Amino acid sequence: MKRKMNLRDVELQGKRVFCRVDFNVPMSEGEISDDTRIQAALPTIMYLIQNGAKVILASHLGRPDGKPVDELRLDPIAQHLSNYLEQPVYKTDDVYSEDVEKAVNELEDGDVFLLENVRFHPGEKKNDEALAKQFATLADLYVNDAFGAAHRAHASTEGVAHHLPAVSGYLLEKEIEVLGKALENPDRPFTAIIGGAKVKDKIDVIDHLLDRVDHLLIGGGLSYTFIKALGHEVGKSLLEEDKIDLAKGFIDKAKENGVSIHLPVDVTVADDFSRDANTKVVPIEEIPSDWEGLDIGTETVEKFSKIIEDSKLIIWNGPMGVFEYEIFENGTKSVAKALAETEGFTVIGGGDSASAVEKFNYAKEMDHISTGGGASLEFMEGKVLPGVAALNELDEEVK
Ligand SMILES: Nc1ncnc2c1ncn2[C@@H]1O[C@H](COP(=O)(O)OP(=O)(O)O)[C@@H](O)[C@H]1O
Ligand SMILES: O=C(OP(=O)(O)O)[C@H](O)COP(=O)(O)O
Repeated sequence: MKRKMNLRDVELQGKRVFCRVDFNVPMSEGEISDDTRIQAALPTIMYLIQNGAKVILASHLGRPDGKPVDELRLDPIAQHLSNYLEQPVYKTDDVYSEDVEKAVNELEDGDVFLLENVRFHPGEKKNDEALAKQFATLADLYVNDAFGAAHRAHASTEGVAHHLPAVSGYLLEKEIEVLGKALENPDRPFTAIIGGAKVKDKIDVIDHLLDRVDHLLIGGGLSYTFIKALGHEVGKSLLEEDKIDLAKGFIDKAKENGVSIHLPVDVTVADDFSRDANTKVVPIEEIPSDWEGLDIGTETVEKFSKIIEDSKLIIWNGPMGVFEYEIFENGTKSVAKALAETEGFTVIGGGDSASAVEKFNYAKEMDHISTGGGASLEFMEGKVLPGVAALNELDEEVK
């Protein structure tokens, strides 16, 4: 089998390197609230600096929809990175422009430059060929270390790789190695826990997981579409009306495949989406029409924890509730605790799940914390990630 080329396969001294990283970090009032993804990119960035490359970093932050949004500028990230690297991180306010070209041409070996949020440019998400070529003119080599965005075929994650020699960074390489090993021949029982709020992104993934896992635990905002599919009312909870039939189909498919789908049996509902809302735990059959479900309930926690304890391989993507607010953190915190205590191999995927594990001080107990939520799920489905597929292969056969 051929392998993807990595940083160690290429000459870096004096080269201009366009390095795509995933600095899509959680922000709160202009401050970085969790810098895991920045720290995870440091080995590659430092290796590039130490080997005399001129480093041009590119990342997205949030979903700005092809135009500049001041709150999503990367200036706080440049500052934060600069503190880690103990050297300046130069930055302009453009994704690509003559000024960017000029600034890049003035870089010395070992300098670091950060482009503006690439999603400010309408061509980024469209994987626009012209933008990909413009990115390529800035550099001699492309390094992809943005595992969290490797499932996106965008100009900076995929398109540019067709116009430059393209290799993986350390983070991308490590993620693929660890996740690949876990899935090649999964230890059983194999359990997947899915939650969070990106219902549209995650609901399709369930289909594929149903072909692989023994247990599927569903919590968080995602679960209400399933609860509705069972015929219960969900009040003001997050709901994807047009996915209800799909959810019904999944419940049937699970039965056919012998997979146990476990939905919440009770949920914490609130009369308001706020830190000081009134809350109560109710069975899923009794969600009041003007309340919304914002965490799994205590009985569900017990049920989920037992399954986690008995599993040999567990993957977790998406919090069980709005864990950012103390009154809705119990489900996520308890699932994190169960994962920390199980003897099974634990893989955490996703920005928010990873930051929850960090917040509740269980990070050290996990076997692998992936920096990609959607990316790790798609990888685990067996899908080819466009950001990985576009990288060059080494011309030698490896065992
Ligand atoms: N019941 C719920 N209703 C609304 N939002 C929820 C609910 N449960 C979890 N969330 C929110 O989901 C967000 C994380 O979702 P998502 O981005 O899909 O996860 P990840 O980043 O781990 O992939 C968190 O900010 C959390 O507050
Ligand atoms: O945060 C990310 O995805 P994740 O929440 O699935 O981990 C990545 O940076 C990709 O972002 P996107 O889902 O806006 O393309």
